[in-house]
Amino acid sequence: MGPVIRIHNLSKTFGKDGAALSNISINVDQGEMVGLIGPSGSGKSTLLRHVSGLVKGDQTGGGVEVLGEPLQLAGKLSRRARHTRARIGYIFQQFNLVNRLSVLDNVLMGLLGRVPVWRGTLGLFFEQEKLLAMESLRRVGMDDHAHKRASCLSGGQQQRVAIARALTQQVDIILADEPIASLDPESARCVMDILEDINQQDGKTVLVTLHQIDYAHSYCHRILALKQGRVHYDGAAGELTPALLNNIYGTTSFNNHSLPEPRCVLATPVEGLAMAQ
Ligand SMILES: Nc1ncnc2c1ncn2[C@@H]1O[C@H](COP(=O)(O)OP(=O)(O)OP(=O)(O)O)[C@@H](O)[C@H]1O
Repeated sequence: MGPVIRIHNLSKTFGKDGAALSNISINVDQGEMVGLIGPSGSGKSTLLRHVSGLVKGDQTGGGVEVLGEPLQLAGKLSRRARHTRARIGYIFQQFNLVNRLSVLDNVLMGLLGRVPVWRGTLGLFFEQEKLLAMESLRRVGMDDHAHKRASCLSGGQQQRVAIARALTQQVDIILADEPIASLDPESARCVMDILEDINQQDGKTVLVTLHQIDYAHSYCHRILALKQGRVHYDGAAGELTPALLNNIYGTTSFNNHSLPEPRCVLATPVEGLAMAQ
């Protein structure tokens, strides 16, 4: 199977602010867990939103294909974009749960793209669908909380429920935009463990933006670093040196003690493992 995400010559300019993304070309294969890093404003969230079809690129050309189907090209979404988007789960920094609904009802919302609109609107789900939602909650260790209101949960618990919603949606790809940015270290580790488990056990492709380099380094097989809207590094976590990081972040604070050992290594090296010129 070819890449499940194929981004080619993608650029994005917001108004007169200059390019947020400049001529990005990246392939991501099925089953990869890729960490997207880079300084604030380098374009990480913008890139993720293009892959999910939430934002359209410039009309000058370039586009995104997902799961072998065109998602967008030259600033236009494809006619089948809605269908493709149903196969992508999006995890937000702020969880995006409906606070007044129960945990289970939030997770069942992952099925909205798959059930008739009238059933989804009325919240009528079959027993089998509820079992699927409960199994997803069990997977993230939240089944005991199924009947609580979402607003009663801690941030880390809410993020686990958001992941259970994506599991119930039965997605092929998970895009996670700073999923641990507002969590304490223990909750952050738990959320990253769950994403890693889904990646390794289910073979789901995970593309995750992270500010915490140590988490990106230890959990992700491959690191993509953006700087000023361009790909600055694309390679194995183990090849990411303090010198590269200092260059990417424009700092001198990374040293040999900053990075933990990667928990996994790339099965096959990415072509052109080197910092872009
Ligand atoms: N909707 C928008 N309208 C105008 N400019 C935008 C919009 N979204 C993003 N930008 C700009 O695009 C650039 C990239 O922003 P983006 O949020 O993708 O960066 P980021 O790397 O995710 O940053 P952070 O790590 O702080 O979240 C920034 O200069 C930002 O101001």
